[in-house]
Amino acid sequence: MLKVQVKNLKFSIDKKEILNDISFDIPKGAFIGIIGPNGSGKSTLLKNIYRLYKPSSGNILLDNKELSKMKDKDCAREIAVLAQESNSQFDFTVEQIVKMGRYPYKSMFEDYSKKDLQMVRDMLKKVGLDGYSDRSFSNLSGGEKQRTLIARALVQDTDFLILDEPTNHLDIGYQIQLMDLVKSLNITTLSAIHDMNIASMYCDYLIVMKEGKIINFGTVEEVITSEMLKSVFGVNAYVGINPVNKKLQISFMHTHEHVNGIGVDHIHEDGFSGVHSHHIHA
Ligand SMILES: Nc1ncnc2c1ncn2[C@@H]1O[C@H](COP(=O)(O)OP(=O)(O)OP(=O)(O)O)[C@@H](O)[C@H]1O
Repeated sequence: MLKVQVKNLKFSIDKKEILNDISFDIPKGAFIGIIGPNGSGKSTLLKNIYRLYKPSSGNILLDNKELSKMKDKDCAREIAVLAQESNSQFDFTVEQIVKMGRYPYKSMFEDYSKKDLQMVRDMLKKVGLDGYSDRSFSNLSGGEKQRTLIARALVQDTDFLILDEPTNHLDIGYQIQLMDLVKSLNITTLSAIHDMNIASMYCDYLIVMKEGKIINFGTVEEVITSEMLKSVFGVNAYVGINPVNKKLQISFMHTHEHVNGIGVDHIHEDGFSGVHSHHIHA
């Protein structure tokens, strides 16, 4: 069953085309990652799906319903978002921010219930922010802010989650914790991801974007290859299999990687032949 269908989506700003004829489907419950270079259109695609931007043409369907026709509050019960940047002008406490995730379930003037507050507390504990309820959001570290915002998205209790580089600012421990937490929910998730190893660990399918277009869509194994990393990102990478979890494991190499050792007479994997020297560290 399909949760989301994006059909021939185009999006332009000031006559500049940013998304060019994007089409893909997301099966219910799938975790889909979007990878691609800076400026390739990942955030813009997500913003069109979570309705911050209005598509120039095309359709987006959620559970076979036209997304553009849904009421804001109905939409907020269906889609939770962790956006990339959040310039909050006002200062709120951590608890106030996370409570906002329960707003779509409140009628006008209705206060937060005991259940809402318990959900907020439980989620703060899950993201490692126990005891932070009364802290001011503006003084938090980058990682603490990110965890507050993911807690807000998760108490929204939706069937579809959109994440824009969710592991931004997080140390490796919290990156894994956050991704494990999201994965454990088993809800349909669409996430822009820069880290190839995180993408490999958590995604069922990957979308590769370049210059506003989808250039590949497939399983992690189909998509992440050293050829793709070279042609899309311009980097040399070794792609192997982690012997423990059998997931793809990616490690990057110096741009001018040696093929036959270093010395006067060496060549480079990418054909680089400029004058240069190497320092050998013992
Ligand atoms: N509001 C805007 N006005 C003008 N150009 C924009 C606007 N928003 C995005 N763009 C341009 O659209 C292109 C795609 O941007 P987008 O933020 O979607 O890329 P991205 O793939 O998410 O990049 P990154 O990896 O750097 O986050 C970029 O060239 C960007 O400069």
